[in-house]
Amino acid sequence: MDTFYLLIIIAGLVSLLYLYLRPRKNSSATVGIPPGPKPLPLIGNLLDLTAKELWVKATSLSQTYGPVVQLSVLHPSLSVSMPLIFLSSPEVCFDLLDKKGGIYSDKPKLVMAGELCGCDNMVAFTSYGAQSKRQRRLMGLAFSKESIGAYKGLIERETAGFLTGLISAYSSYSSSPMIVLVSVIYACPLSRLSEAYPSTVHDQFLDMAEDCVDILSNKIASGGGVWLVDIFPWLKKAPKSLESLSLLSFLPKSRAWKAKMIEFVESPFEWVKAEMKKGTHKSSFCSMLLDNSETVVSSSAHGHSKPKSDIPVELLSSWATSAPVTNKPAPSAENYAQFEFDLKWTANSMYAASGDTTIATVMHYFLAILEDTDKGGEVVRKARKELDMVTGLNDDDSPSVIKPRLPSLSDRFIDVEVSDGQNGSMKLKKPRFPYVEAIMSEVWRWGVVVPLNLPHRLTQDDVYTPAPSSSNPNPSPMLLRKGSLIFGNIWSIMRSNDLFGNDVDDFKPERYLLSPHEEKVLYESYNHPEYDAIRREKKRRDPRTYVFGFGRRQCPGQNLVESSVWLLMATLLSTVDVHRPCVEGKVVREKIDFNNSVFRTPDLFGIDIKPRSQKALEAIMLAGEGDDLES
Ligand code: HEM
Repeated sequence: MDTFYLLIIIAGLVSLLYLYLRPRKNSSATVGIPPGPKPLPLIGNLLDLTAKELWVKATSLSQTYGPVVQLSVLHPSLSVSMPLIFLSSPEVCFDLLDKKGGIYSDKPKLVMAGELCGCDNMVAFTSYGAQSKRQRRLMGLAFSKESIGAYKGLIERETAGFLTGLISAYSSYSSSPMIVLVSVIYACPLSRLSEAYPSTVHDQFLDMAEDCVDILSNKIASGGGVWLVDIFPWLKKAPKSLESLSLLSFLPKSRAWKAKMIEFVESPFEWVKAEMKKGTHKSSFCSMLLDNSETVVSSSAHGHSKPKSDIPVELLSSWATSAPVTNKPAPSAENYAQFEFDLKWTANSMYAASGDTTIATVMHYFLAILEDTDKGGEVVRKARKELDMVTGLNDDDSPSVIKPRLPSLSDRFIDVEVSDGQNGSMKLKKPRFPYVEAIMSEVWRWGVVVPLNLPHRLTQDDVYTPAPSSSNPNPSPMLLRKGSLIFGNIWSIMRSNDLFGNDVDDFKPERYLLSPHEEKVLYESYNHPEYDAIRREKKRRDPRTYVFGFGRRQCPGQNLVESSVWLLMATLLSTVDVHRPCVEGKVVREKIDFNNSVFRTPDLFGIDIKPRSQKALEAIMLAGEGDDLES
């Protein structure tokens, strides 16, 4: 072992010993810390922290210790220790992350991911404050329920393209569900629609994006994203001459990764600006906001305020300040630079945050359908019974009444008018395919894409007493320490017997189907005495209430995925059969592992996909326009 390495270890141990022997200040002597396994001297609960599927461990700890469990990185008596607090019931998640959002919405300050690798301006890493609010407002503009309709055509085109790629062997890049999202954000340098641009531009951005998402989720965030330098920040100042030591190998790595991340932020954004200058751009999240912000900025100088898109000027001007939209001054020319800065980081964050989540969701869908196929294909059969009525894609031997086509987003809901039993009424959207909706809900629940949420950081000491329960009728108050990382254990909520019954490990869409009575109450009379109770219970048992996180950091991409994932699932259910692969006549049944420590992404597995029928193949090809039927 070389001398520097040894010195660092000795210095570290001496300082730990000093800090260990020096008691930390406790702001409340009478209130205990949250329960959990006993921390060991110095290392605390490090041995309890598994890198793989920590959510399973956290769930089993909650069965022993209750819905608030604390593990400590290093012994809690050390001032450098870091408490990790796992919240495992809906009630405690809402009590803390939502109702006390003012102090539970910050993000951990990770030296490696943030300062050294240059990710500190990505939305998921930004401290809670003016910048995170501005960035989230930008996303709110683009992905509010009202704005999503604007992407309808794009989502439909790209979904058809995805299907064509999936059943053809020729195209690898067009067969990623992320393409839909990238199109929305940058208008296509990475997508099928970019065929109009030179392939070098396309290849360059695509390679860069894949490389950076891989660096972010599999390198920077591997092992939960906490590096030695996050615990001992002084390591970042080690002299360059010592970087060949393995202990300090993170330093050259971080420089290389930072350069790539910065390029990933800058170049697609600069590309959009250059296209706009030439007048050759297509509408996207970036171009739409750039276009309109200029109008807003110049309108404040020249006294006109006609926006170039349908987005109201008051909303566009709201990016500049973090107060509510009303009574807001239009952004001045001086803060235009800040606007661009926020916009390019927001665009990049959306791409970075959507990759793993969307791919994992689609993989969970395929895993569920494989299990269904093993059991005889009842789930797919029930879904097709609903969808075929609208798409005309029933099996080849039965003639269609309607011209066969893929499902579209406009098929999803029927407008109904609900009477209050007197003179009033209310317009509601009623799902046209309740079983397909139930499949989507079950994919969210069964798969649990982000099982421990993304960590929030508590910004001040907080005393909390959970509500009494049958297992703990007299809960004691507990002190949650400032600086603790708070994990909403979405996995444990999605496996709760209280919410979902005893068969929580099974994929069972039926658990969401409304009874005829509930359906009648919800869609025929909102004045019914049971209306509120039925709605509340439906929401309580809806996985969407939990899987997109909590409070002020809740996922801003939810409305977008709700549309894009629904269409993808409806289209896959309508058109393709999915089987386990067969090698030399034997069905391959793979053991599925989940090795990513942040996202519950299955390791790669094989599937055999083919069009359900000639009719389905033709509908896919027709929608994919121009794609070669032969391939
Ligand atoms: C496919 C399904 C997706 C799931 C299950 C999902 C889930 C989540 C969760 C659990 C969080 C953490 C929320 C919290 O801290 O309380 C989150 C944050 C975030 N998501 Fe998603 N997400 C998905 C897709 C997307 C998409 C498509 C986008 C962008 C277009 C997106 C953008 C973001 C961003 C920017 C954040 C950070 C928000 C912040 O820290 O303020 N997500 N997401």
